[in-house]
Amino acid sequence: MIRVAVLGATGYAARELIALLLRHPEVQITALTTRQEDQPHLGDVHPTLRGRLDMQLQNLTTAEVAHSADCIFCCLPHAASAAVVSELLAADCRVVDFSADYRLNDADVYSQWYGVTHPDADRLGKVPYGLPELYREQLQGARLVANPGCYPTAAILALAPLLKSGAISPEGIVIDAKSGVSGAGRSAKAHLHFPEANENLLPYGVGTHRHTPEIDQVLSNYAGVTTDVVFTPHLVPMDRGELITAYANPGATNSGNDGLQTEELLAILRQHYADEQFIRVIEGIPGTKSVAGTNYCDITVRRVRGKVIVISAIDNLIKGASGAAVQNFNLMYGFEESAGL
Ligand SMILES: NC(=O)C1=CN([C@@H]2O[C@H](COP(=O)(O)OP(=O)(O)OC[C@H]3O[C@@H](n4cnc5c(N)ncnc54)[C@H](OP(=O)(O)O)[C@@H]3O)[C@@H](O)[C@H]2O)C=CC1
Ligand SMILES: CC(=O)N[C@@H](CCC(=O)OP(=O)(O)O)C(=O)O
Repeated sequence: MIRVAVLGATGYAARELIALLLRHPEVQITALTTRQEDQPHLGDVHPTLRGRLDMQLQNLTTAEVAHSADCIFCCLPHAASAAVVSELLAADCRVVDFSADYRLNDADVYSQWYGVTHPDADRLGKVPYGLPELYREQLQGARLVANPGCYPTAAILALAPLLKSGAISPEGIVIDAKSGVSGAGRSAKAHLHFPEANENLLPYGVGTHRHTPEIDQVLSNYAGVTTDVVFTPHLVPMDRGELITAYANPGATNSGNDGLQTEELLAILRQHYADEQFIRVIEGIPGTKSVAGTNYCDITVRRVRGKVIVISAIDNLIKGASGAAVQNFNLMYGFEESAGL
């Protein structure tokens, strides 16, 4: 049994994570943390978990967390996470970090997009990026994993195989993305209030969203090219779910009107993901309901006039966060990759 602690246990990602961990055969949850002093009961914080684990959340020091657990799932916001993670690693814990703090390789790029100086910059570039479908070997046995952002997960899984095969060009990729409101976390913000978010479809972070460099970094490194994606997220009045529609120009192996057509593009995706149990390459159109509450990513592709259109859907809280974290945890410890999922 691996003793596991969840930091930031009052949040949405933690709620989904705890639900998954409770059915993991190799996990014992030993600590749940909050900054609150009054030690709320898990069932009161997350009513969906009532009766499933009799445990209170506690305001613990990093040393207390390290003492109570072997592996820590750090569900804290970016910038708050890295300082804690570096102490946990020094105390010989393993960590799955949900935040963006270890995803980017370059401290200057981090400062530019996150507006703060990285507190553990020396570690950047040495932490495996938690997309098993692309980086499984690096994740096996890892002591720290940078769990990906939700939008990057959907975008990269859709685009990476087509980019690597040359079916799409690295130049001119446009990613239109949509997310349910839980993607923004549980803390109150004006644009997330019911009268603001309900019945509203709201683009945000246009040209400035911090997932842009994350998507570029991973796509470029994986495919051995340089991308410069245009990424526009939208807030959709749904609880959960995420869908991306990406538009790309045909690549070197796909030029002219007699270039690769839909069936051939689908075949590239099918071949790439043939052994992946959580990726479903489908002929139909992905939708958020088809993946809700699951660790699946559904993907399709079409050749439309001069463009290639790739569509993917995930549950932002599962494949976009907690499900990916459990998948990574399984690789870190050599468990069945689908355990708990
Ligand atoms: N929601 C999603 O779809 C996704 C989220 N993520 C990432 O997962 C992590 C958790 O996200 P999510 O659950 O949505 O966020 P929430 O805001 O719902 O939860 C985060 C929790 O962290 C605690 N917290 C907040 N600020 C601080 C701080 N400065 N220092 C210490 N603790 C703090 C809070 O708990 P308390 O007040 O009780 O201390 C809060 O409940 C984030 O890094 C997020 O970016 C990644 C992919 C998708
Ligand atoms: C709807 C919404 O607000 N979504 C979040 C992304 C959630 C996520 O993936 O967050 P991290 O990269 O910070 O881990 C956002 O756009 O900021």
